[in-house]
Amino acid sequence: MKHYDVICIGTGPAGQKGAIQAAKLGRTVAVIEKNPVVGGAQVNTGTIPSKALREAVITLTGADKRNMLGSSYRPKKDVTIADLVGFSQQIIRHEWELIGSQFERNHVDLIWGKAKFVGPNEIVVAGKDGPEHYTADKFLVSVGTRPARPEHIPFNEQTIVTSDELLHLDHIPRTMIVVGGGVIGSEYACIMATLGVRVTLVEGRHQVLGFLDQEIAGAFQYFMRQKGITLRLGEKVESINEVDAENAEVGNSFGGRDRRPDRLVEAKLESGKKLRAEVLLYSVGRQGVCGELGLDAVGIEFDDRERLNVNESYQTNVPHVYAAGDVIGFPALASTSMEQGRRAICHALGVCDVRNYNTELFPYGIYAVPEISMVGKTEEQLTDEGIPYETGIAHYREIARAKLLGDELGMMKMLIHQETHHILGVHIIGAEATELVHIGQAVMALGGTAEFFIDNVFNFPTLAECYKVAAYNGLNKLNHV
Ligand SMILES: Cc1cc2nc3c(=O)[nH]c(=O)nc-3n(C[C@H](O)[C@H](O)[C@H](O)COP(=O)(O)OP(=O)(O)OC[C@H]3O[C@@H](n4cnc5c(N)ncnc54)[C@H](O)[C@@H]3O)c2cc1C
Ligand SMILES: NC(=O)c1ccc[n+]([C@@H]2O[C@H](COP(=O)([O-])OP(=O)(O)OC[C@H]3O[C@@H](n4cnc5c(N)ncnc54)[C@H](O)[C@@H]3O)[C@@H](O)[C@H]2O)c1
Repeated sequence: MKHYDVICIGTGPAGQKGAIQAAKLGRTVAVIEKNPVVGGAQVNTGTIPSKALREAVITLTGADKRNMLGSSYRPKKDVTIADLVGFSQQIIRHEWELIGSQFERNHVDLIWGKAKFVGPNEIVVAGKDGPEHYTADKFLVSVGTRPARPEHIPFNEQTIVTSDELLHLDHIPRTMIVVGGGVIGSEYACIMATLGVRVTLVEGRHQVLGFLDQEIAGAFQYFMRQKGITLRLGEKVESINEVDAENAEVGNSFGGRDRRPDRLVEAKLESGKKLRAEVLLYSVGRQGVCGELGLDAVGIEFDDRERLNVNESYQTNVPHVYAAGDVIGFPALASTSMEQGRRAICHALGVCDVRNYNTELFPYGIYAVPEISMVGKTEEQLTDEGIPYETGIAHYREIARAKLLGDELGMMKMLIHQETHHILGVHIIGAEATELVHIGQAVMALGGTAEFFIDNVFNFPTLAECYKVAAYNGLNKLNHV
């Protein structure tokens, strides 16, 4: 039976970075993967495929250039599912190769098969050549999550799907219902609407992306409606079924002729409304997979959503077994998962000088159309906490670079402490928001004030100019000028 210093279970971002970190510290390390490919949700079903689809849709439809080139601008007339899949597959293959070569270069053993604990320091891996046993001193459980699939929803992989199967549709539907206005539902609703699909989004709360600053969320909902998305807010889906539809030839949004499918999906809402569409995306959260890991053999408990509790060093209640990534819950992002995996392994291997990081400065990046990003507090949080602030606003229409990029609707809002002028939050909706936010994050992490943006020269023309404009705007308000 082979023994390792460290075994990481799962090759998503948490497992990848944990394994490489262990190897960099000179330890023997294996990483186990049950799927036939590496990368987890990050590469195969989540982050990368959805972002690749977004880029392909925006590029092929010319959606980002219409402000400059006219509303009829369309670089490719008939965008097909093959165009979109081809683009995504190219990026995904590149990621597989990259991760594989990183493991190889760092002498990380990649073992294929489903891992299960059979003892505190022993796992069995069910691979294609039968079960193999391995032991290790330390374990990192980085098995991720899967989409929630309640029993009463008749998922069929074709018309009633989760985000995993959406990527395998064999055609672009004309109509789509999205259940859940969280990050997944909002991103895909925007991507599909940009493609010309008529989307209805149903969200149980009265706002999509409830964690956003209200002003940004309001602007986002306005943009979604402008895109033709019907928002059914404060509405819950009661049941979902396939129903017969009348056959008919109908025009599609690209000027071609399509045959309407024989069956449609019908979602009944608690309010009595009935919605019908060709495809329904069910995106109301994700669910852990710990039930399959044999954790009772180690004495580790998991919660009712099959997620693990860990301490601030990512240790479970059994100290030599660590957990990181989506399996430990919030914030469940690729960005945070990779850093958690690395930190868990540093602690496991006694590298205790990894400095604490500021969880309050995690940025959020929503790759909707338009992009949204935030770091720090929202106006609502600051008000609740009694922290006095002023807002500094920059509208993209005042920024030369935004004009060059064809985005005149975006905005940045900077929240500035009324007395100290420290930056308390940055909220952006518009082109490159997910990149731009990191300037604000850096200034906040280093304790900077709004004056930083006034006192330093930025490249011109850049979107970074938003920071200057927002700082002037906020400080002028504070100085009554
Ligand atoms: C549609 C979508 C879009 C997203 N977009 C973003 C984004 O833009 N930005 C962002 O930061 N995050 C995004 N996320 C979230 C991100 O994908 C996850 O947070 C991240 O992948 C979690 O990493 P992980 O390592 O914890 O798990 P995962 O990536 O889920 O990987 C877990 C791996 O463990 C393997 N595994 C499970 N059980 C076993 C077992 N018993 N034996 C062996 N292997 C096992 C799985 O096969 C899988 O490969 C998105 C998610 C989705 C679904
Ligand atoms: N850009 C990114 O960072 C990114 C992108 C996609 C996904 N993710 C991650 O993936 C995870 C899962 O995302 P998600 O969007 O599936 O989950 P979520 O929990 O973020 O959102 C689910 C939404 O569905 C709503 N809902 C629940 N039941 C409902 C019902 N019956 N009818 C109508 N609405 C209902 C909830 O109110 C909630 O707003 C998140 O943790 C997120 O961090 C991140």
